[in-house]
Amino acid sequence: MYLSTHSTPLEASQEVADLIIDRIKAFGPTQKKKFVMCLPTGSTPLLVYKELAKKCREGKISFEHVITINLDEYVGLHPAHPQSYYHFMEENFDIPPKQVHLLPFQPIPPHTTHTESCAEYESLITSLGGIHLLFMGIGTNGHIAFNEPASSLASRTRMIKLDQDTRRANSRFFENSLSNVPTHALTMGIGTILEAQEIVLLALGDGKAQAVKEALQGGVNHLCPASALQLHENVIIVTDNEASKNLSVRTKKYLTAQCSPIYDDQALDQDQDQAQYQNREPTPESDHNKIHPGNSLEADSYFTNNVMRTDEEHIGKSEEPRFRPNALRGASFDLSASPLCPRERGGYIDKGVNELQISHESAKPEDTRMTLTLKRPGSDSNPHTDDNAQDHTDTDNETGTGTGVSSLTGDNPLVLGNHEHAEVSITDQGDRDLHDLS
Ligand SMILES: O=P(O)(O)OC[C@H]1O[C@](O)(CO)[C@@H](O)[C@@H]1O
Repeated sequence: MYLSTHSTPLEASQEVADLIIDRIKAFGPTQKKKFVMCLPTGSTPLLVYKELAKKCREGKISFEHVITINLDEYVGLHPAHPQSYYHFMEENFDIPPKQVHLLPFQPIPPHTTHTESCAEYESLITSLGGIHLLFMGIGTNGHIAFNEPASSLASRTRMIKLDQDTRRANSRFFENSLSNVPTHALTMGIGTILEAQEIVLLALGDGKAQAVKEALQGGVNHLCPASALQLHENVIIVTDNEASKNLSVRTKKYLTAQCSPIYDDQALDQDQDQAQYQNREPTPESDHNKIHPGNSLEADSYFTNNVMRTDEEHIGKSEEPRFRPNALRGASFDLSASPLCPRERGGYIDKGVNELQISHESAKPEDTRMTLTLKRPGSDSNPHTDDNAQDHTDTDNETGTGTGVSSLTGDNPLVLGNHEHAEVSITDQGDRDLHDLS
């Protein structure tokens, strides 16, 4: 499982859209070899679908040989109903109807029961050769598709009674009237979902923060169906900051640092960025598995004159003239050689360019205090220290025995916003620079 957090819903959605495009292109679908993609409805995927439509208009992607399968459908809601998922797909995903597959709102003859329709949906997935990429959202109660809490983690496509929480949450689509929300739905099962080759889950907004926490930080538990994703080996969770705000620094650290094969290319990109900045040859491609976030991207690379630079100029040129949100995330730095901080083993950059959260492991000398200072553009002579400086300091006591992970930024990460240039320095109480190894 890999976690990717972004400052805004738009950035998060763009990452998902880029990922979908990337996977379709890498697969190279043809008339004979279709790419099978599973899609969600609801409010979460809307920006992704807009972005995909835009890229399609620009000719950057084609869905000609893509087959879509939907995760779920309300029982009894006619396709012409504006809230039926059939209608939703027609409105939001521009692809010929013959390439789109949905669960039927009522059994289609010769079937007479929903159970038969669901069995046929399972057969359809099998006959298509399985799902290559499954994109989905998460319910406020942790549901995935319409697998409500207490669904079997091995469940298959079936009819389900909707949880009151879900019906209440979705009543916003039904003129805020709970009685208008269908009571039942057909949903792909959790077992079915877990058979997809790759899964990307998008969570946006603070309404999803608790569900995201339970799914990623708690154990696998049928009361949080999304936690079943921990059992899948190829999952990316993409969130905005609001949706990931309840995750501990430790959870974020491990989930963003994990060496995931699907991110090897990104790691390679990061190395190339870094190499450009360091004016050295990139690591040979054969070694790229060794370059993964949290392991070998050392922050020294980003420090010049004791200042960590986050502007594009210093990170390296990207194809598009914009920040690369992932450029710094996952980098680790080693302070072990510092005479001022001999027991400090290292730190970790937990966020992307627009938001930095730096955590460190192990104990530090008692007189050491680490401070994050944010300098804004044009303020070099008078650096802006964050008003809540106390929130951005860490004392030795905070780590207790020194085996845990703590964050320089406390619970509130330092938000750099959209500044074009930001600098972060780490100093001790006497303003000596902890990163000065000389
Ligand atoms: O994106 P929303 O509208 O918050 O809904 C959450 C989830 O619940 C569903 O509507 C139920 O399937 C999903 O489509 C969606 O991912």
